[in-house]
Amino acid sequence: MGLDFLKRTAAPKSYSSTVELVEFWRLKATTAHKGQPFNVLEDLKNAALDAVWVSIIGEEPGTLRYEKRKLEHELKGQQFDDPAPPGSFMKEQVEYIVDTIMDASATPFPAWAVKLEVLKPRFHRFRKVVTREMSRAMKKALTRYEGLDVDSLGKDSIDTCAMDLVLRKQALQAKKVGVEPSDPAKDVAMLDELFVLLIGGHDSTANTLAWFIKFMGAFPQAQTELRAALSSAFGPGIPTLSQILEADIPYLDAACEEALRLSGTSNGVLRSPLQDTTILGYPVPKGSIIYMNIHVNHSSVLADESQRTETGKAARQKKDDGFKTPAGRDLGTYEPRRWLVRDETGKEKFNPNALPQLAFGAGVRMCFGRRLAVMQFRIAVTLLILSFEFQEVPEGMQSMACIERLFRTPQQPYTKLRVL
Ligand code: HEM
Repeated sequence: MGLDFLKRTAAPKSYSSTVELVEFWRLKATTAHKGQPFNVLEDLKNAALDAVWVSIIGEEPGTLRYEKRKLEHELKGQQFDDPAPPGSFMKEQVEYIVDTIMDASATPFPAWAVKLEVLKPRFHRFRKVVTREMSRAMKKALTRYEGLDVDSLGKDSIDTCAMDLVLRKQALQAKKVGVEPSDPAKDVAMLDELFVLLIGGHDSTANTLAWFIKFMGAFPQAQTELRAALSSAFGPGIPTLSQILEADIPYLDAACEEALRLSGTSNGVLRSPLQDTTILGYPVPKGSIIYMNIHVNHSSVLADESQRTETGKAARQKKDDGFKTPAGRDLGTYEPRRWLVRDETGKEKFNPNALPQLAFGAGVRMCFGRRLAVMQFRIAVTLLILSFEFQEVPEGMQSMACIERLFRTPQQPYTKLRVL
């Protein structure tokens, strides 16, 4: 997904879903949870689902709006019987598949555990629901292209979401050769790809934001500095989307980078060599599964440099060893300043190479949604910090322990808000 495409399609949707989150939390912080800490994870998951679903599929699931209306009714003592929002089925299916992956990987034979699971009625129900909903959305998108000629279909400016990117090209190809476009609902690979995007882009963003909010409560000095940097760049009031995307605010870049580093939302990646190989002098047979820890929250283990390959040595020389610099100090604490340096004029600037950053993995399998995630994160951090002060929570809620699932989830995702 190119940056221009994301700015045009996904960014406005991320902005409006964060504005809805801010409005919902304003209501919570001034009524039901006034002066009281509350669990942020479910709301962040709803906001992330709203944003990613509309960015990928092009439809608004409305889960956060539904929760806000529910609370408004409760506060007025009114009965709430709105129908469940269109995206609610998705949450249930995502949770099922994430639990299945986790349960299978905790067994001694994960591949067999998965083979067994797909025979179960629950898996069939999952497939049926996902196929039905994705096909419906695809068919709806295709009807938009029906009356368009080849010229119009060739313009990517008509794409409104990631799914359009693919479907429009299929419709264009079919129009060029004068046949009906193939039924996308029968394309199992594409349905699966879309579903993977929804899983990958939902819990990951929500958990990273939950960690960020915890860091804000635990490291108030960084929170104050971040708000000061944002206020001085944007002035009073809430900035527009284009202001957020265009502004050059080194401390904001650093604050986002630091949250991605310390949260370690995805704390490992897997690789399997296609042939026998050697890594740092250790033989690794073809087909072995290698788990790499990508959570940079402590100094790296020293390796025997003489064992590096020539390409490994060359790659290493391109970057400073940040662990030996001030950037590498106290890696268990949230300190955005480790990502800042001064240029020759004394101006502060963001240094993305201060430390290795592997939050999105690396290489050809690097996170497909990285650009979207970074953009969403920047929007959310800006709007949240300018709207609320995240106060320290009581002692029993401060733990930085996590639950290891597909993503690292904070065990105590609590905050106490003061509306600004
Ligand atoms: C803060 C948010 C996110 C984090 C920390 C994150 C992290 C990761 C990591 C570590 C990987 C594995 C990379 C590797 O093996 O080298 C990955 C893969 C992936 N991510 Fe993300 N991700 C995030 C958001 C997203 C979003 C928003 C989307 C989609 C909209 C997404 C879609 C994917 C997909 C499809 C893959 C599999 C790529 C492949 O195997 O080729 N992610 N992500």
